[in-house]
Amino acid sequence: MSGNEAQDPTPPDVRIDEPTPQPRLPRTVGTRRVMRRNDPEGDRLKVSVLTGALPWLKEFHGNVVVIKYGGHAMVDEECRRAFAEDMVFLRTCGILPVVVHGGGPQITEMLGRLGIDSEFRGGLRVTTPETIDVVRMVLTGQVGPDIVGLINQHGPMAVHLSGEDGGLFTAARTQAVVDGEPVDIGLVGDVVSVDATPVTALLEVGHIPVVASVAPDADGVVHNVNADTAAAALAAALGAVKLVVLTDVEGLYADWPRRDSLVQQIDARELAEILPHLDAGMIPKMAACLRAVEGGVRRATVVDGRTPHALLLETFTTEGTGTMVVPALPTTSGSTEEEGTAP
Ligand SMILES: Nc1ncnc2c1ncn2[C@@H]1O[C@H](COP(=O)(O)OP(=O)(O)O)[C@@H](O)[C@H]1O
Ligand SMILES: CC(=O)N[C@@H](CCC(=O)OP(=O)(O)O)C(=O)O
Repeated sequence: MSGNEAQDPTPPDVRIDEPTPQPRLPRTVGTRRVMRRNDPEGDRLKVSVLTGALPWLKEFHGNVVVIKYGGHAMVDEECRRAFAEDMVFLRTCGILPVVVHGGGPQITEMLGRLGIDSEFRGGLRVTTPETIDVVRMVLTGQVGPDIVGLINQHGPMAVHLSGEDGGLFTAARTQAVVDGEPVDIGLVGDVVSVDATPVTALLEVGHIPVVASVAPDADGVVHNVNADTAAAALAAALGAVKLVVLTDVEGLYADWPRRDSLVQQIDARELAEILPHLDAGMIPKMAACLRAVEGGVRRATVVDGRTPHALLLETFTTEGTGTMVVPALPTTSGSTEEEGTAP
């Protein structure tokens, strides 16, 4: 380049005078579009999957579905991306997903890094004033924003809030039950009231609320709330049609850990009977499903979050997946019967 030539400020790879690449359009013959069909069998399958989903799309359209996203279901990158796609899929279909997230393993990891031991009693974390600071920091400063970021790769849909925001949850200190006995576990709360306004306001303007399970008590003291419990309370308060709990196991095993004892469907009465006999990890989860259906949610399902798109499989197929908890319905004879799985 001579010294007199004006220097082109545009770097060569983004020169504006180069032709803009055009999207490939289908070839046309007269007025008919000619599409290349490489896989007619695959195309037929796609159509049959879409039409098969129609009854559920109709049932859930315009309704709230609460998804509890457990910390153990968040570890695999492919599953995390699939989870975000599923949320966007539901929202795009006119269903109103609300995410309540956990982060137990992530909290345990951070506590470990800080040299603080983790202890669980009856499936709940023993929470000291020092622990609650870490719980709050990890859920609202790390896990929640990570989920929002994943969803928002598809567009600015997700907004994070915690049970502290806008008066969403009020907690009351609770105890764990160990061998039938109540045990004090510190700053652990149950949700005693829900003001769902902050969540409904976000839904009304097209957002996907993503909620962390920390909540103040009536005096403003922040408590650690199990995320299954928080999800159930929110699902009932929102009048959700469904609660889906994503975890790291295929569902509820009647005889844990015998793999042939997976329960496909159980009604609220049967679940209440077996609940006191379950292992610690499963107690808050199944208690939450029971609370949801007793609170008016039509179905609560525990699904394996390690399977990509397990949520869509559960929501839009007749066979479903995981364990479904349904209300115990009175029959004309006065006994109870289970609700069917199809809408
Ligand atoms: N009866 C049971 N059926 C299924 N899982 C059980 C059962 N009893 C105990 N578990 C354990 O509970 C775990 C799920 O609880 P948890 O680890 O608290 O999940 P999350 O982090 O998703 O909330 C399973 O990975 C399994 O090891
Ligand atoms: C009281 C209590 O146990 N709180 C939980 C809150 C997070 C949670 O529930 O996370 P998961 O859903 O991933 O288990 C905890 O501190 O681990």
